[in-house]
Amino acid sequence: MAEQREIKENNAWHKAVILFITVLVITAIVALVTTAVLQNQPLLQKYKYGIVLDAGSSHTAVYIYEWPAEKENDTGRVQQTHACKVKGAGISSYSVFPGQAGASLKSCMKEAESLIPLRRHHETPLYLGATAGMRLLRMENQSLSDLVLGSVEEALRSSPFSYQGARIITGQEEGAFGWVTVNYLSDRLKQGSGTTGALDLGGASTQISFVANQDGAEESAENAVTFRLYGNDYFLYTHSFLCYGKDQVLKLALSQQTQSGDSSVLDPCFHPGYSVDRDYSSVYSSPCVMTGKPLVSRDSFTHIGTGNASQCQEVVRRIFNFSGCSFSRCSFNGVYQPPLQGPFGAFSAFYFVMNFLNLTSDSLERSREKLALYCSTPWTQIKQQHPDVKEKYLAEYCFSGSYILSLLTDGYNFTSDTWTHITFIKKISGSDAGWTLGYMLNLTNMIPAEAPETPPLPHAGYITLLFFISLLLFFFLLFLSLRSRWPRCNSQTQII
Ligand SMILES: O=c1[nH]cnc2c1ncn2[C@@H]1O[C@H](COP(=O)(O)OP(=O)(O)O)[C@@H](O)[C@H]1O
Ligand SMILES: [Ca+2]
Repeated sequence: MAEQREIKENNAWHKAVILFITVLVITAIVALVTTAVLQNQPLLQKYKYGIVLDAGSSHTAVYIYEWPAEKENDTGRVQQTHACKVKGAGISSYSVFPGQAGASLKSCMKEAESLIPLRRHHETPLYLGATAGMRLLRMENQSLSDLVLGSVEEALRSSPFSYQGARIITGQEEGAFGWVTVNYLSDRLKQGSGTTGALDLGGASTQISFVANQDGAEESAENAVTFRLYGNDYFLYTHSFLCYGKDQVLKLALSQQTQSGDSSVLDPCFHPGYSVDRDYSSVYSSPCVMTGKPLVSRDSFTHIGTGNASQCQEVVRRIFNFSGCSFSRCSFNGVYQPPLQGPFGAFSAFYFVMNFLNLTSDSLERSREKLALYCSTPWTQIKQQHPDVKEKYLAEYCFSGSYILSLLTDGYNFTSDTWTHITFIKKISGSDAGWTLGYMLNLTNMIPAEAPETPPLPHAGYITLLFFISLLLFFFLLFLSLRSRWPRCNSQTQII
């Protein structure tokens, strides 16, 4: 009897110990998991926001970016969550009624207010950068350009966000920040691996930027930009060609073709059957067009398409000046350009046009053939095939495609071999390729000069480790509870 009581007491004691250890271990697991999860990733993800307005020559777009709070310095974490296209033309077109430029931004700014949580409004930086359209307006009339900027500034100041300024960015900034965006989004900066060059085609200017040999900086300092990002030095070649955006280039081409003063112009860069009356002022009012309107009493000419790709190539080539290079090598118009290096991402109108023409993955030769066929297609047929495409865009794709091929080959010196190094892109990991993201990252100091300290394990690593530790503890407990039964069975057998 005494023996049985002793066994019972032993069992009770055993159970109490097991229960105590179980509670202890479960509490430890819960505490461990909670701490790890909370430290590595807040359970309730808190985001911060930034807004950049891209006031381009053809239109303005409002980009909203977000990133997890307290993780600003981690590459590849800032991403675009929304883009709002402002209705109407670019802000430079408001030079007649400058006061209305600011009002045009209102609906997109209201959209931003509804998308960004209220408590973040006051701390959300808001920038506006204007590009080539405003550069041209400033060249024509500085006071009008100031009035337009003043109007957008007033509208943005009245928003609940943290307004950081509206300015005309330089062509160099536009090129360099486009390069930062592309390389940031493709995670190339933090990896310190090879970088991608950036090709941006707008309506009024075009930019080329790529990492080049440092010697180039001595040849042409105005084309050199240096960055120290995540502990790596980058020597960037960048150039922005004002007036070489596709809309201004069309004006240049038309000015050359209308010089004779004939009432109609036969244009090989437009489809056969295309015929439109155009005012001379639509061509000659731009500061990019240096020649004056032909001396005729008429105000307009008839623009007639003939759809001939090889003749179109000649028309387009005449826009470039290939003589007078005072450097070791030039692209065109006497602008220094070092040898092309590495892969390139071509975005904005490069993408819109090449994507429409279905030329994003063809060889240079095949692209020329396909474009020639497209240009020779009658205008009525083109309109029938694309009833939903804006007629202005549709009419100009043959011209724009021819210009792009000429700019990349005759202008920048891409060859049949290096053509394959170009990727036509719109977005990278959900964010638009363009200068805006790089601009914001730079102004908010979100890319540190030195590489940030990396934790010994990534978040996923901690979770995996915890999972295995928990699994181990679970089996340990299971083993203990099973073991607690074995001796009881044994002792009972012994008694019997
Ligand atoms: O869907 C499209 N198809 C063809 N061209 C487009 C499309 N969307 C925008 N574009 C063109 O892309 C260009 C964008 O230029 P942007 O307004 O950024 O000028 P900028 O960079 O020279 O200041 C304009 O020529 C515009 O017409
Ligand atoms: Ca642009």
